Amino acid sequence: MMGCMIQAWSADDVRAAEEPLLTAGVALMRQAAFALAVIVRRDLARRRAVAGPDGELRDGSVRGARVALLVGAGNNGGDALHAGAFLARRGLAVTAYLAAPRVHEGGLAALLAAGGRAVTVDATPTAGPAGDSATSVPEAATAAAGADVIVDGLLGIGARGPMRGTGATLVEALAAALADAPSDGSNDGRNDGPHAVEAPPRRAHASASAAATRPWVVAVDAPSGIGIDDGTLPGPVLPADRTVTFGAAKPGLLLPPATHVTGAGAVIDIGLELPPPGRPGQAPAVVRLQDADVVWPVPGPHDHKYTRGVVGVVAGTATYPGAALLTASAAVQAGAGMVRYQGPADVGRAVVAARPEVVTAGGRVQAWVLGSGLPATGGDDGQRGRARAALAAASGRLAGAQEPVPAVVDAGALGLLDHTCPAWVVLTPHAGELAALLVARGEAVDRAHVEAEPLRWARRAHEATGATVLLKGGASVVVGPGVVYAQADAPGWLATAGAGDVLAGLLGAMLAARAPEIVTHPERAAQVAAAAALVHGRAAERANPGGPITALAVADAIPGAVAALLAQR
Ligand SMILES: NC(=O)C1=CN([C@@H]2O[C@H](COP(=O)(O)OP(=O)(O)OC[C@H]3O[C@@H](n4cnc5c(N)ncnc54)[C@H](O)[C@@H]3O)[C@@H](O)[C@H]2O)[C@@H](O)CC1
Ligand SMILES: Nc1ncnc2c1ncn2[C@@H]1O[C@H](COP(=O)(O)OP(=O)(O)O)[C@@H](O)[C@H]1O
Ligand SMILES: [K+]
Repeated sequence: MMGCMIQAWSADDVRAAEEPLLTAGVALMRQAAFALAVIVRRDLARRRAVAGPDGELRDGSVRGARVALLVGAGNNGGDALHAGAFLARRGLAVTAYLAAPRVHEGGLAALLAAGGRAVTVDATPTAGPAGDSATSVPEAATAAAGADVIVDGLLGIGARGPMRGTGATLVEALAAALADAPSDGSNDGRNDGPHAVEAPPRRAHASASAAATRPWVVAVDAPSGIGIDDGTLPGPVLPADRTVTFGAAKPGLLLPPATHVTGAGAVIDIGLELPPPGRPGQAPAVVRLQDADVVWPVPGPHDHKYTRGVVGVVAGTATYPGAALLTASAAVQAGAGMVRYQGPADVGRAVVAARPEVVTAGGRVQAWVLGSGLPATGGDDGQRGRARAALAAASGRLAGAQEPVPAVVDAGALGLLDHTCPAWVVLTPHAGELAALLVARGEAVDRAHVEAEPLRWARRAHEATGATVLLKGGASVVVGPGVVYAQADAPGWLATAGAGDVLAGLLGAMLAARAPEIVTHPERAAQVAAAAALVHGRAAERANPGGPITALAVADAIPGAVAALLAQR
């Protein structure tokens, strides 16, 4: 099922898809630049909204608005220059800051012919290529910071390594200048992904204060300098309020940490065929699920609790009893047919007292949730032994008639993986736990390394264990056999103790509902894990929109979040 998921294709695949069109003489750059200009105008008009006679805000005039183009050596700069030419023709005051000794000739000629200006940026200003003046990096940064919109065309899919040269110093100077400028709040920092083409909310334009507010930053194809294929931030990057990307999303726009500097999105269709001709069967490099992609079995008249799925929970200890309640609650709220709790008797009693739906008797289980609230070392009230046995059963390593079933391996159970696992076992580490798991396998890596290169290390963990890996964070990365998902659905308020326990219980219920299918098609576990991250984020939003949330409130918001998803069908 394809739903409306966002598919990101590698720079190499995008180039391969462009090639036949360029050979056929299709004017891809003009198409891209025109769409870019339209979006810049629309965003600006929204930001300069005026109140009509009825008091309603209407798009404002963009005539005379100041546009600063940051132009690098390649076609990314060409896009910016051509877009600048369109904007100059519509009466905007466009200045291109040329950060390379040579820039796209056709684009520069078009801009100058349309009445735009070009200024060569250099640490030691000399006459530039075809520009009409030259300026220093600090002067260019100050001037660009005073514009209404900055169009970042320094680097696109041709970027190799950290941004270097004049572009890098210009971005550093600009980032510093912009950090001091007040924001007008029209970008709330939420990343809705590359398909979110909505304009910013209309904002009443008060010219006196407008000069003091930050310019709107639009990245061309990608914020210049991000790792296009891996989402890393290897050097200077100018965070964007919007990224207008061509042909298809790029992996770096979806993957953390770069996904956090892309702002709102817009994917412009320029007619690319993906997978590229000549590469049939090639899969997108990274996928982001949208609401409509969440597969959620809806019970019918023939269902009963065993067809809905029984979740076995081995979580919490006498020292950390809360994790048991959070995990079991999330599984109950996610519609598990039944939740069986295994653990110390007093913890079990506390769980049942708070959630009478939970049973503590042994019996059939269709997915396990193991390890939440289980310390990596120290007293465990027998929980490690229970988790180890459940993991062996889930993986199909126990002799006997037991069918293997999916399992979620969280927190303290991550240290129990002494065999390789089938991919229907899903690990749910945060960055620190992933680092510890890899260190135990001989890698020299710490939490900061994982946070800097989440895809690389999540992939390494998948390769080392065989399991599907859901690396949690402000954006979460899921790696399974041949698939990568990147979800950024949750408000920052979700970074609170116990939120991970809720995710584990929710994911356990989602796996239990489709257990035989997931064991038969283990590559689907990654999609279930990504969907769980999405539902977790939606539940967090519902728990208390715009304010602090508790983990238990997130669990309690799951039923409403699921109903809202199903209502969109
Ligand atoms: N192929 C096409 O016709 C189309 C390309 N498009 C645009 O073209 C872009 C790709 O253009 P290019 O292939 O020219 O590549 P870029 O414009 O991304 O950059 C290439 C230039 O940057 C330099 N460079 C590379 N890494 C650098 C670094 N780390 N620091 C400083 N300079 C660095 C290279 O030496 C080269 O001069 C896309 O991102 C997109 O914006 C769009 O116009 C759509 C159509
Ligand atoms: N900045 C953030 N923004 C949104 N979600 C976050 C952020 N930081 C963490 N999360 C999410 O919150 C949860 C935290 O889980 P975890 O680190 O295991 O905490 P705990 O063990 O206390 O439950 C994960 O689902 C993670 O993806
Ligand atoms: K760019």
